[in-house]
Amino acid sequence: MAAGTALLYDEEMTKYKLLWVDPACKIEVPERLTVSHEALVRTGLAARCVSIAVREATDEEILLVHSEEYLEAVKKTPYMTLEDLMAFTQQYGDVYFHPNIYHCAKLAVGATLQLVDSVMTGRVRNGIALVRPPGHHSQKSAASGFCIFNNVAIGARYAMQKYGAKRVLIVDWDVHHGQGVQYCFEDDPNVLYFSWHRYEHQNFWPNLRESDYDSVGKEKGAGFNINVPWNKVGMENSDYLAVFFHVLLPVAYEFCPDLVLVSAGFDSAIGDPEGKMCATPDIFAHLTHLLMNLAGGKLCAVLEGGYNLTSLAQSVCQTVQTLLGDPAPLPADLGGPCESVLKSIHCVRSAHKQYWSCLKYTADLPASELSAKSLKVAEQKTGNEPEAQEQRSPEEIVWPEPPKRLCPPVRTAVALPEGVACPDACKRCSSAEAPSSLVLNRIRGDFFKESEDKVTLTALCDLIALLERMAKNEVRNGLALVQDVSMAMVCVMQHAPTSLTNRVLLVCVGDGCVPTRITEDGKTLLVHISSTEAQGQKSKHCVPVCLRKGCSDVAGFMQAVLGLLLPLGYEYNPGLVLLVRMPGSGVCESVWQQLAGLLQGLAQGHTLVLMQENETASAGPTASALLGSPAPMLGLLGNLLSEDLEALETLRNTLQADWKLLQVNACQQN
Ligand SMILES: O=C(NO)c1ccc(Cn2ccc3ccc(C(=O)NO)cc32)cc1
Ligand SMILES: [Zn+2]
Repeated sequence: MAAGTALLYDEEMTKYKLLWVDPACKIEVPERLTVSHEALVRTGLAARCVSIAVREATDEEILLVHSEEYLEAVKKTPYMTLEDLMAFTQQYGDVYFHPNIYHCAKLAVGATLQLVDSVMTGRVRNGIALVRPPGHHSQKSAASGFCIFNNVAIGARYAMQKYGAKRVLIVDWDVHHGQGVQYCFEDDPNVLYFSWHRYEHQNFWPNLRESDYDSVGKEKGAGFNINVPWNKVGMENSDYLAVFFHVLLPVAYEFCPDLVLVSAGFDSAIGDPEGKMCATPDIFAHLTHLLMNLAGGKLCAVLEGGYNLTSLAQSVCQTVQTLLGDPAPLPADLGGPCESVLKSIHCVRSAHKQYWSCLKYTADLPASELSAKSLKVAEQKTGNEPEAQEQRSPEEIVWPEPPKRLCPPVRTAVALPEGVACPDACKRCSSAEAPSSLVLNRIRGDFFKESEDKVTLTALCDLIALLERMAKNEVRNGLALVQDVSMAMVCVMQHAPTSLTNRVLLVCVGDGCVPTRITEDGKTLLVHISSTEAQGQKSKHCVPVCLRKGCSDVAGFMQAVLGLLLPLGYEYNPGLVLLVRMPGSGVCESVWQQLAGLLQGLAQGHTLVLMQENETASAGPTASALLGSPAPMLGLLGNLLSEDLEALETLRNTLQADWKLLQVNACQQN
């Protein structure tokens, strides 16, 4: 299994800059690269990465995307005078040239391809290339938006040609639309291009009609181009997560890519003069984490934009720290997506419902949206724009430093019955000292008849010991194989408040009765995925998810996880995630590993898994997920059962009053 995170950087790419006056261009400065790299060095993150050398791209590689005429023209720029360079620039606009920019552009492509090589060959698991000039705006025969060669588009073609990658997902979280990437792959069903971008009803650069949500791709590529327009500025963490949960992730899992390329622009972070958004740098830790179980973990991030040197450096560090496997920060106080984003989400899901089975049951657009489309009615400012943002200059905007993300010394501790081997790299946890009489009485009080069952008692004490070590952050996560999962579950629920947290996300997978009394105190959010209709009353903190074909239905299970469980979990923001595999759940191993992987984005990675002791076959795969190994690819998901999809949609509608991150549609226009 590949491990390690590649870091590609070469100081040579800082050696070009704007040589004349052009207010729109002056933000793209060499310091963007130096502050990013220096932050990685200062925080010690660079030393934890595998440094891969940068190289120049060859002509052949550049010609995977660009025309010979364009390449030949750019080749002449090193020899141009300042006047020639300015004239040459004029023919493209929104970009600037420099005698050394051709060299740097070849290095940016070369760095991208070196990154693709190191990931595709398994030399590393994932990685990031800190490059300039960026690439996602450049086209076959044109430079645009500071971009000369399209680094990520060439990387995608290169991966398919050299490594036979069948399906490549490109996630463009830069705040600008990568029109160059869209044009390159719009008729190609093997490359799924996803971009969100500041749009403001075509009033923001590059002011293209084809950047809107109804550009879904052409001919065979229809459905494989996803545009999410931000029609307002000031978007926050909740808006970004809502788009991941309700647009990108369901489709990305259905697409099942062999490789994920990220056009990692950080001008979508707070403080950026271009984006004017409010999402904080730690959100990139979560966006990265949510993509890391796709493609068996093969993820290549390539720098695009990002012009606030403070938020850029912080966002780069948040991204790299997650690529390295460190626990994600708590997704602090998420609200719900704003009305404008809900409209965009609804429009995108509606535009793509015919192409993706996970979107089949998207409610139709309200008539008002359709008419507005034709009338191009710009949304009236509702007056609830964050005043602070608008008034202050980008440099004046402040935000809290991202929280430290400490790595507990032990990643995965296990509590096992006698005789069960401890999975590799895990640490066996048993209650060394005899449990305190208080604890014993507590446990006896709840479970024991008079007869003292030594084995069960010991097992529960081991479990409590594990919890307490998680509470001290000595251990990140844990796995316990127990005789009776229900008893163990109640034991943990009882003990968690005292030791770890008073907010537990309890995820039960498989049929079986869950003692609902534990969800009455509001300190627990229960999500129970099973094949049986909910008997108990569903409530804000007790969410039964019924899959008619049961937990063995990979497609249905994943959609329930992505579109319901994760949004709930992120909004609830627990201090512990308790993942329980009920006996006979029927859940398939790789889906179980996906779930165990994705849930680690919550509670700073404090995930405790409970399984029946006879499921020793699953102990290894579960442990590997808890140790941070990417879950195996699920393969092409089968079709979703329409009744399950409808039930999921209905459940979201019912719960969205309490859980804002479940909203997928703008409130119906009257
Ligand atoms: O970071 C980015 N992409 O990821 C990105 C891309 C493009 C721009 C805008 N831009 C860059 C040079 C330039 C010149 C003129 C205009 C103009 O507005 N002309 O009308 C705009 C311009 C900013 C950032
Ligand atoms: Zn950008």
